Amino acid sequence: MKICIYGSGAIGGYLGVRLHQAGAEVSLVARGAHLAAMRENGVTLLMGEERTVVRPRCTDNPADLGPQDYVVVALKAHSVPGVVPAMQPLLGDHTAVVTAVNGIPYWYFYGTGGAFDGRILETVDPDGAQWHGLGPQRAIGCVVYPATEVVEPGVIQHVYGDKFSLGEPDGSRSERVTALSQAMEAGGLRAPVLDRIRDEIWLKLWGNLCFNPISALTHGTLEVICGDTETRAVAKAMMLEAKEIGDRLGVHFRVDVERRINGAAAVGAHKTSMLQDLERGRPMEIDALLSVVQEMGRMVEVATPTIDVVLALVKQRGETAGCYSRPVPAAPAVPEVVAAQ
Ligand SMILES: NC(=O)C1=CN([C@@H]2O[C@H](COP(=O)(O)OP(=O)(O)OC[C@H]3O[C@@H](n4cnc5c(N)ncnc54)[C@H](OP(=O)(O)O)[C@@H]3O)[C@@H](O)[C@H]2O)C=CC1
Ligand SMILES: CC(C)(CO)C(=O)C(=O)O
Repeated sequence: MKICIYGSGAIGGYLGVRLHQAGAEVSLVARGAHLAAMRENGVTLLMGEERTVVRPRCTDNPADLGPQDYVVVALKAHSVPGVVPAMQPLLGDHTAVVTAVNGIPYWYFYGTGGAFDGRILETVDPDGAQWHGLGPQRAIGCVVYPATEVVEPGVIQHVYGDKFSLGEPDGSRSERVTALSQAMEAGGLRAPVLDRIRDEIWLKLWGNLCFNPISALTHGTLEVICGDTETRAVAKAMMLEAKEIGDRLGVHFRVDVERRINGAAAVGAHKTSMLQDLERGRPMEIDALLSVVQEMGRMVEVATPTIDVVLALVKQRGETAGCYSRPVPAAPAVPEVVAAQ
């Protein structure tokens, strides 16, 4: 089984180590000092007292690797559209693309039926670069639950969790999703195949869409945000707006909002990834976690007043810190009447 992990940082590196240990032919696409260290010293995974070093193929040139059975995209959401051209040599006739990225994926409305079937989400997939360049038919959904970190180039620290939920957009138990799940389980991960992967995407997103921007604005940990009645109320208001949108799109939320907030509180004094990105001066995943919910709200005509306010504030926070830039809208065509004047 040939698997390329595109974006082998914290999550991709962890997954790559486990799949390599399971005997898959794993290639890691990475860059910079992290790539150099992995090439020189192998990929190190620190997990409790355990230190594992493996030596999969590592490159910054996907063209060296050729067509794969699976390409696991483990980049930050905003990095994906830009690498679609470079991914082309990895894509054969039967290559599956596994989206191990937080937020709503580009393929969300593939095969959903109804009014939005085939809809491209501009906030996550501007101009449909992923829809057209990767193809929604290749997609396997993946919800990432573990927390991991690149603590130094080439070294990944596991923090908690081992579950990567998988699912075909049409809910089928295809050969490709079953085989991937088995390979991941052979590597010691939990990889359940779900028949309603979109429900699970929303459940994860439900937390990310409120805790991440609130933390970036307040610098509060999950414990602080959930424990303070006022920020907890803001989070709850955002979640209820999102739930109304999800409900209209046929999503089933298997826990209620209070239980979801209590689950996040139990994680404790943890800084969300968006706060970590802000503190480190790295691009923030705002569009795939928030702008897309606003976009979907407009599609189903659900007002999102709290999400709108928090989104406006966190975009500006990101911009002033140099960690976010608004997608540039395509230039409007010049109306003929103006052009003629
Ligand atoms: N880390 C975590 O605990 C969790 C992460 N997630 C989600 O998983 C996804 C991946 O996150 P995470 O692993 O933390 O992110 P990382 O930034 O650690 O990993 C992405 C890697 O891809 C590299 N990269 C970016 N662009 C390119 C490129 N053009 N060519 C080659 N390599 C490239 C990055 O390099 P560089 O650093 O130079 O940009 C980085 O090493 C995100 O959507 C995140 O929200 C979900 C749950 C938990
Ligand atoms: C910690 C948690 C669960 C917050 O929503 C997360 O997924 C993140 O930091 O991105």
